[in-house]
Amino acid sequence: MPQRRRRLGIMGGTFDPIHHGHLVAASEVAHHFALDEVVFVPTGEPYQKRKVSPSEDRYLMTVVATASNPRFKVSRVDIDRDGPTYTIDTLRDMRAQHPDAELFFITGADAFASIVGWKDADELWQLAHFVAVTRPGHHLSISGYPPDRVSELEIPALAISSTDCRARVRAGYPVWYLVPDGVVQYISKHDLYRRLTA
Ligand SMILES: Nc1ncnc2c1ncn2[C@@H]1O[C@H](COP(=O)(O)OP(=O)(O)OP(=O)(O)O)[C@@H](O)[C@H]1O
Ligand SMILES: O=C(O)c1ccc[n+]([C@@H]2O[C@H](COP(=O)([O-])O)[C@@H](O)[C@H]2O)c1
Repeated sequence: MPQRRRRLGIMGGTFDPIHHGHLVAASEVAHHFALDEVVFVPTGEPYQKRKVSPSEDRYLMTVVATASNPRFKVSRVDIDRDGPTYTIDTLRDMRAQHPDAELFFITGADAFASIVGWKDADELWQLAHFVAVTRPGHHLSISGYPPDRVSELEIPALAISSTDCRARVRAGYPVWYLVPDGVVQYISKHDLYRRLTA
């Protein structure tokens, strides 16, 4: 009997900080698509975003947030590559590391809406199946994309964003239960977001 190919999810993000919206998205896609593992890939230089926190802080928060789930892993491929982070490179690196796996790239509705502007957008579909998940405040449409390579998935609505988490910390409001407990403590211990402007 032919062996089932390993199914690997890839959750790319700036994770500044990682929050429960990211974790629920990964968990829901893992369940729906019977993924064996989800690899969280913090961006190195997210060239379309404003100044972000040091990549080591974002990487370590992602490790802390995912540590309790045996099917969640974290990869350094994007933060260890010099220059702007492009998903085409992420997917090529992941393909090289997992030559036999089926790859599923997970995005929220807002990220998916901007995908036509990503580097080498036309080639992305050859490297992975894309799963776009719903996100409060963002319209999701996958029409016009290759139907066998792109899926949409409705997930529980969590109106949480990293921008809002940073703003709350700066203003002295709690982020308990918006981000995992260990991430609350990491933010406090490393004094993140108190002086950022966005
Ligand atoms: N609450 C959420 N529900 C569903 N998807 C989400 C949610 N938050 C983020 N995502 C998705 O997770 C991925 C990584 O997001 P990112 O790290 O940029 O977080 P963010 O909250 O959008 O950050 P920021 O507010 O700084 O832009 C993107 O594909 C994004 O669409
Ligand atoms: O490839 C690109 O050109 C590209 C442009 C913007 C974002 N992305 C990827 O989209 C994912 C979510 O990005 P962000 O900025 O919403 O955290 C992350 O994996 C990014 O590397 C990719």
